[in-house]
Amino acid sequence: MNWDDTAPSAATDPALAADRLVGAAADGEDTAVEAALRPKDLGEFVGQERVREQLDLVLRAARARGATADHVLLSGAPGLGKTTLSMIIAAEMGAPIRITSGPAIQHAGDLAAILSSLQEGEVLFLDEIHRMSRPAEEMLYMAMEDFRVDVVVGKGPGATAIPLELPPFTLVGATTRAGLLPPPLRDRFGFTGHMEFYAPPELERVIHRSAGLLDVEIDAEGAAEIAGRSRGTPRIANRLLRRVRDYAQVKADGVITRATASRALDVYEVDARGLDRLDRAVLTALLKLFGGGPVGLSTLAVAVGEERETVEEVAEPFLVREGLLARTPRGRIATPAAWAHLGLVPPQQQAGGAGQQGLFGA
Ligand SMILES: Nc1ncnc2c1ncn2[C@@H]1O[C@H](COP(=O)(O)OP(=O)(O)OP(=O)(O)O)[C@@H](O)[C@H]1O
Ligand SMILES: [Mg+2]
Repeated sequence: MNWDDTAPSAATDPALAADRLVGAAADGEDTAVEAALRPKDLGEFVGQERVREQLDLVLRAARARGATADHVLLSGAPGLGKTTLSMIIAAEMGAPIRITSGPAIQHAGDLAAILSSLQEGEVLFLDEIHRMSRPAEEMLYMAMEDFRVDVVVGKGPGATAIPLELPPFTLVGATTRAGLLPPPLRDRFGFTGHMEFYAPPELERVIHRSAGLLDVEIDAEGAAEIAGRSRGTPRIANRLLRRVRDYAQVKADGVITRATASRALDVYEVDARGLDRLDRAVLTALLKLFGGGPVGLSTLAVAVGEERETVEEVAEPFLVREGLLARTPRGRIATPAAWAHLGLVPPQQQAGGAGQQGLFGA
């Protein structure tokens, strides 16, 4: 494994993505309100039927045996509910939870200190588990399998390893990139849940639930409008809901209807499909300046006045996921759906060979 992979990038560094209303990473305000909006048990957790049902079985069986639950790995994109689910696991098991993250564990000793202070049955939530150091990871293997760690005392030839028994605990690991986990680590989890993006009706349920908690009045169509622009992500849905609530308070009677939601999100430049200004700038350049491509990433980035990394890691993943843009060996190309979304006509469909010129007028 190449640990340079763990260097901050546009996708993981909140500085670049922070000011985006449709960014999936948590911003300061999210962090403040998320605790209040988090579902507290599996019944309240919306969607993810498969993961929820499987996890329910794992936890019920462990409870029935009076045992500690197996280690659980949760993988999925930011904002889909990994942290929320880890807290639910602890709550369902009636166990305390300890929260830490891969980057916070620099040395194996840091991990040894945490592990040796766990209570029996405690849930250890290790966020961004793919960003742990190699020595800590190796210590974790043994802790997960044998509930034992070797604490090394001293240095050099005189160093001795003192084995330390651990109480049984449940490790819940979360990662946005399951593919980066070394197989020996992945194999030590008894259950792996892969979180999918949410369908619009599920996001509508998230929005109604949050609106209730925030004491905001919203009708079914208002919730549907916000859901459609939330990029399959509950965190974004909750954030858009708060911005629409602001708009409804100031510009309307406080009630969120489809018209209010749609006007508010137009003001915030989040379009009907959840694209924001950056996404649309990338698509517009690709279509209008380069006839839909193929065009190289660097050229595209210069055309929109952004860093290469911003285009590649912040804008493109969602455009690709939505089937609006494709990455090919020859460069980026727009799909027919991209032309349709921006209301433009692809060159080959233009009458009388209007060619590229016509595109600039569009
Ligand atoms: N299934 C769900 N039902 C209701 N709300 C949800 C659900 N999943 C997530 N949320 C809401 O979305 C917000 C973000 O969820 P959470 O912090 O668990 O995401 P995450 O996967 O841990 O993200 P990250 O990768 O950034 O750590 C929370 O405030 C939570 O209220
Ligand atoms: Mg999280």
